[in-house]
Amino acid sequence: MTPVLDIRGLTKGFTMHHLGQGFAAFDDISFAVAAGEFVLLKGANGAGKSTLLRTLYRSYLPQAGQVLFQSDHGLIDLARAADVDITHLRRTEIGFVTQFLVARPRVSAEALVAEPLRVAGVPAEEALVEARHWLRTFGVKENLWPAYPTTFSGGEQQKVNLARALIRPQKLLLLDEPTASLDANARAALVQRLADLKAQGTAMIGVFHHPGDVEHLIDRVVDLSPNAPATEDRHDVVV
Ligand SMILES: Nc1ncnc2c1ncn2[C@@H]1O[C@H](COP(=O)(O)OP(=O)(O)OP(=O)(O)O)[C@@H](O)[C@H]1O
Repeated sequence: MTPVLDIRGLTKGFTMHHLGQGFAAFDDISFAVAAGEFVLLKGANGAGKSTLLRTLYRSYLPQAGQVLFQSDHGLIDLARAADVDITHLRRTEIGFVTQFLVARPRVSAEALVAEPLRVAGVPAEEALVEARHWLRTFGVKENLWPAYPTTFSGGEQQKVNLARALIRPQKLLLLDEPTASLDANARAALVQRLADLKAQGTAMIGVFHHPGDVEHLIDRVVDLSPNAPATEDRHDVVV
């Protein structure tokens, strides 16, 4: 089967200009992810997990390698694609879930959550009904739905963030510690949503501080620790 994402020889380093030196965040990473597959990234603090996710999302440009994404418009190398194509893919096919909400002034929680559906052409009222469903599912109190999330607590903001990021199924989902600081109910709702998306064919690559939360979803583990084997089958590993 053609993978959704085929990562080949990916290398990313940073230059510390004030120290006049550079270092590799990760070096020569290769692995592929198929539709409906869940890949866990592991490695010690600083191993390069977040940097790899950000490079796949093209927030960072790699120094070498390819990130071949099977988009609806054909195969595209995310490491080299034009910014305009990346912007389009982020709206339509590639999602990124972090623990941080990018709240916007004077935009309500429900409008923020409904936005990805609106952009996809769903009528306003329908998108709002769906947004409220996900806000309820992740445990955001109803009186907060029309309010501005800039003043919400950290956990409340994160729930709005999850509702927005997961309201619309994507072909590829990148997850950077999405369970951090969630209460038990929201964590359970998130894991259930991820399981449903996986069953619908979403390919996922994620970093989880407590991988036990998603243990039953993991198909493969990619270990970014120096000298680790490239990938490990799920049945071989303890996470
Ligand atoms: N923008 C940046 N500029 C310079 N160095 C950076 C930058 N971002 C990350 N690094 C460095 O790259 C290395 C990898 O960082 P990264 O955040 O990817 O690690 P991680 O595996 O996600 O760690 P953690 O488990 O602590 O979240 C670290 O040594 C970090 O200091």
